[in-house]
Amino acid sequence: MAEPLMQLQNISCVFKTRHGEVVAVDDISFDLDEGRVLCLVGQSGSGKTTAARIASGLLKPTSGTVLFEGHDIHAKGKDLFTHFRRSVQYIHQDPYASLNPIRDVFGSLSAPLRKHGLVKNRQQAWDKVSELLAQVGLTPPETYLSKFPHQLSGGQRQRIAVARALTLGPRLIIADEATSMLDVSIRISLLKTLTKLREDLGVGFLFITHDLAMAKFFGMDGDIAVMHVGKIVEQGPTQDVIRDPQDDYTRALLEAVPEPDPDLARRKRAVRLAAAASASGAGGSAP
Ligand SMILES: Nc1ncnc2c1ncn2[C@@H]1O[C@H](COP(=O)(O)OP(=O)(O)OP(=O)(O)O)[C@@H](O)[C@H]1O
Repeated sequence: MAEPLMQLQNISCVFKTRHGEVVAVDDISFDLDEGRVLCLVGQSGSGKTTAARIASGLLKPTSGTVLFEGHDIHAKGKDLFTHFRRSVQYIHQDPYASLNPIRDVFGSLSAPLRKHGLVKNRQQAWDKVSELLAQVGLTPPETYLSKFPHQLSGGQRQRIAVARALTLGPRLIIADEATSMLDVSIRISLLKTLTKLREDLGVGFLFITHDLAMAKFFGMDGDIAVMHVGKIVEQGPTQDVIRDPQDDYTRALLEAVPEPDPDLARRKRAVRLAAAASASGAGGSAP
């Protein structure tokens, strides 16, 4: 079997604060295969961002190992880390975090291409940036090339951030609540674009979200890991975890997901009420 693209092995992260130690991540492990999606789901404060930052190499864990293509990313040797940095890209919740406000779109997207010698001249940069914009659904590209971040809508800005993440041909994108600041219809449209990038480019995703509905939408054919107070309480294929959750916390998260179909919502409610009634003995046979 092929080696996983990324492996987190027994990762813990403890922050020392004025009020004592905070265990943000507590002995978590997961594998992510080439071109696959793993959704890391949990409520605010469960440790998702800390885990994502560790997976991206932005933060060193207190203990445990991060392997990329089978190599420890923190082992000595600059070449490996440079390769890792190009191969793994991070998309933040707020696109302003990755876009320079005083650079236009062409400037923001061509800078990494030039820095890494992927284009030789302005024309090549122009063509490559136009191609990237088309890939993220910003067409015609000429409309966007000379725009500055503040001249774009939130959804367009996040698409530019995705295009920027694609500049170096990554194998894995870590999307940290990348769609949660957007309105629902814009969010769905961006998720469809990300799905297409997975299909067309074979890029894998570590998709961080507090919203299980988003994980269902984006990661239905992938895996899910549910985080609660720093630990992964349940993980497996998304379909299995959603159909038959084993952990109480996962069940609670699932129940909190709104059901868009009112008929189905009514039926689910009826099943829940019946289960609660039978658990409390109401309607059942007397002991
Ligand atoms: N640099 C830090 N110093 C101290 N504590 C931190 C630091 N970063 C995170 N924490 C704490 O670690 C815990 C996990 O935080 P983290 O941001 O990873 O969770 P999260 O699931 O991503 O939540 P959110 O979605 O709200 O960002 C929280 O209790 C948080 O306050």
